[in-house]
Amino acid sequence: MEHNREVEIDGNSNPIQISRLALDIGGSLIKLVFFSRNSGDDEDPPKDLVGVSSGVNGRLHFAKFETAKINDCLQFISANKLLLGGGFQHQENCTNDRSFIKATGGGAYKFSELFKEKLGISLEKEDEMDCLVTGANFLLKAVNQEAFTYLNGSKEFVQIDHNDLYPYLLVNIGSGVSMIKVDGDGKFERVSGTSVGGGTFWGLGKLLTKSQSFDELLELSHRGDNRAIDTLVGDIYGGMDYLKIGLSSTTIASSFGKATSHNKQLEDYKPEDISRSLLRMISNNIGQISYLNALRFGLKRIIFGGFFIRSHSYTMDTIAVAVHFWSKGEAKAMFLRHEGFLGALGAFMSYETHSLDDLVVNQVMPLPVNASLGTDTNYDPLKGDLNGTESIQCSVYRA
Ligand SMILES: Nc1ncnc2c1ncn2[C@@H]1O[C@H](COP(=O)(O)OP(=O)(O)OP(=O)(O)O)[C@@H](O)[C@H]1O
Ligand SMILES: CC(C)(CO)[C@@H](O)C(=O)NCCC(=O)O
Repeated sequence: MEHNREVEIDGNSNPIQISRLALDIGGSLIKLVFFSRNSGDDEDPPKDLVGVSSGVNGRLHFAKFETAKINDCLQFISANKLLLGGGFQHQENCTNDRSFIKATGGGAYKFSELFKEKLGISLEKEDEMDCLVTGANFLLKAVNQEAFTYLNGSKEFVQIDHNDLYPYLLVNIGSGVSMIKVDGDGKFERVSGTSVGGGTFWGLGKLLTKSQSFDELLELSHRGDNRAIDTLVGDIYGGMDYLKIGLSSTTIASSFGKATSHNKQLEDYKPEDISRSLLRMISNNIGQISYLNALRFGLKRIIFGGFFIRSHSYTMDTIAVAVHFWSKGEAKAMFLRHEGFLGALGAFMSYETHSLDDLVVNQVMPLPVNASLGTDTNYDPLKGDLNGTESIQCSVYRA
């Protein structure tokens, strides 16, 4: 199992101090965020940070598991002693077990008893939408090189002006899709949603292509050609554009339209073409609904999160093109490096409002990983698919 390893920091096997673990237990995936403290290098806070005294340096770690394999997740938590540690204490040997951990997502309700039974821990439930917004705001404000645009195959990081962040539309593409108008910290409204989301792509794709994993299905789409199965405007117009209404001959007129052909069966289509067509159909649809909701509220920025995206270039390109096309260039699609961890980060941050309100997370910088969770040490944020095996350096300050 990919993530089922013991945590090592900086490539050595010294035990690490884990403080704070938070979970987002979704319909498809469980996301974990936890903080490990670097040994012995507390530091003074920066001068411009008022009202805080000492700081704790450490790393935020990210991991994910399929919800269907929740036992792997429970095993990971116990093997890595993630329930030890009681906040950001300064004592060297902090061994007081937590009696609860913060959790969000539907699974925080569904699996509450399982966590109690297997790990002896209660899940303190945090609202999913609240957590998504808190997580997104945190990433946008605190993490360098977090948000980027994607057009014509090239990524461009966006410098976020803290005074000009709101309002924006947050579109979280998980199993289903939530669209949230964000007006500030804790100020938001879920304005729409659609059940045609990541679960639809994976579910239909599995049935139609016999793929055994989401990654396999995504990989298939790289090699596919959707024109084999989609009906294009040109197929209907004898190779011509229909420019009067702004449609070129290569625009998809009807997703999966060619599959209506009487003399073809499922076996006559290549799995890679089906996967590509499906990915395009779902990404396009989400892009279009997002744009319509942005239009409803006059929002110019649409920020996409959720594990459906997986930093996959074709997915991002399709969504960005859809937003650009429908808004005639007025609205911009943005993506996040930690796309899949918004809810888990929000749950993680929610500790502050209860037991740890004297703590401020600050100075978060993306750094290449040092062997944490067996990750790639050559991580390149420009290319990266942050796949739940990364960590970022951060400091936490005590008031
Ligand atoms: N390894 C994977 N296994 C299954 N699905 C994956 C995987 N990687 C990416 N996905 C995609 O990510 C989606 C789940 O995304 P995410 O984890 O953000 O949502 P969730 O929290 O599980 O769902 P919801 O919020 O609707 O309960 C899946 O539906 C699938 O499209
Ligand atoms: C039900 C949730 C919020 C669970 O995460 C998500 O899957 C979702 O937003 N689904 C879309 C439901 C709808 O608005 O039609």
